[in-house]
Amino acid sequence: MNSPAESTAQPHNESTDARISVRNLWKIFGKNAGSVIGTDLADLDSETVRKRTGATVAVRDMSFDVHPGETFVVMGLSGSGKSTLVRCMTRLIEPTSGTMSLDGEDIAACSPQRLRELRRSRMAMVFQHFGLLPHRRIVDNVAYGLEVRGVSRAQRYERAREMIEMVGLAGHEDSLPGQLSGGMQQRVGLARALAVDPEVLLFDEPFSALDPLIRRDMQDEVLRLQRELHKTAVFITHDLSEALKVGDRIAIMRDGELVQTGTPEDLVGSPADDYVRDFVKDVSRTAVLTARSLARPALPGEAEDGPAVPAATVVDDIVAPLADGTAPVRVTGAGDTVLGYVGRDDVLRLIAGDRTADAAKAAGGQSEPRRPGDAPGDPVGA
Ligand SMILES: Nc1ncnc2c1ncn2[C@@H]1O[C@H](COP(=O)(O)OP(=O)(O)OP(=O)(O)O)[C@@H](O)[C@H]1O
Repeated sequence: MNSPAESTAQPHNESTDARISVRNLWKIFGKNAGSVIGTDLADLDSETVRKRTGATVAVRDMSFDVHPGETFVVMGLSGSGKSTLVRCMTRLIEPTSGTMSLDGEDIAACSPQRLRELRRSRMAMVFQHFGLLPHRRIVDNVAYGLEVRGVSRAQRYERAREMIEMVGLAGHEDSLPGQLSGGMQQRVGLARALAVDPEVLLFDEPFSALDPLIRRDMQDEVLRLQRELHKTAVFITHDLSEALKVGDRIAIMRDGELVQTGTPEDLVGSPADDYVRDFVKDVSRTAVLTARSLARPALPGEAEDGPAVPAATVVDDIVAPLADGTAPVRVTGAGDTVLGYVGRDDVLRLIAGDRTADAAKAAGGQSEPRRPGDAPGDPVGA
């Protein structure tokens, strides 16, 4: 069994600043599920376990934290266990073993009644298939979660109308779901989830069924809402560009296991293994890597008065200031402290690295072995 590479170091004890903590979570489907954990079978790959026992290991010993206000993406190919994971987190599927807690409260140990309360008020899900009530108006659909919670009619309709406006559907309150497009129905799904003001939003491939342009709009909508509302979100997708766009951190799953957890920049700049490297190979690194990752000390005799750029600026966006002069840009952090410098050569070296990899790919070979300066954090020009 591989141990997950964690670009962001995470201890496996309960983290105090985590909104969600998952520890050693397993889900094994099938009659012989109980015969795997704690035995030698647990160390075998899922296919061998299935052949020997008939049981399917869908989630294997996963541990991670999600921090307040963070959008945590879980990404992997079909069948890697993403949906099972997110359903275990709300106990729509009972995990085989492990713990998951919400603000320190152990969800695995909750009574059925407490679980219902949590699902109604603290966690809301947005699914691929919108799950709207077809004969109820949009405003009724959005108010539904509040109705179940016993909120008064006037209050729940006021809140529902606010949420409908927030997701850009004002004027459609009295429509039926079937009268709206897929993208609009998914906006209703978002409004319905937000109406109960949950601490945690769980998105299970919410935009997979939408056309690419509508999908992009919806991703923008999630980003906008996250900027305004700062919800903690777990977002499942099998689409890397979606993961890179909406995720503060991304966990990559393979065969039920966590392979790497990190920021988009961690994954693109330092993939943990060939599986992750293969996922990110077509991503333009200059669109994801930031000035921070290229920053290095000033070189002897180098001008130190170039334009300042914030550390989070992507490399694509420092090309113009570099082109305007010869001095390297100054990479600044909190309080305008200078974290380091990035010059034209550093950017060219990054672009050249991408080109070399592309050429090797086109020739059907492997890319060049990694050299210092190819990866974020490596000293450049040293
Ligand atoms: N109810 C079930 N009974 C038996 N096996 C299941 C069940 N649900 C899922 N599995 C198996 O568990 C594994 C993980 O499935 P899961 O649906 O979680 O993957 P996924 O990454 O969400 O895939 P997709 O993107 O296709 O939805 C697969 O091998 C699947 O066949």
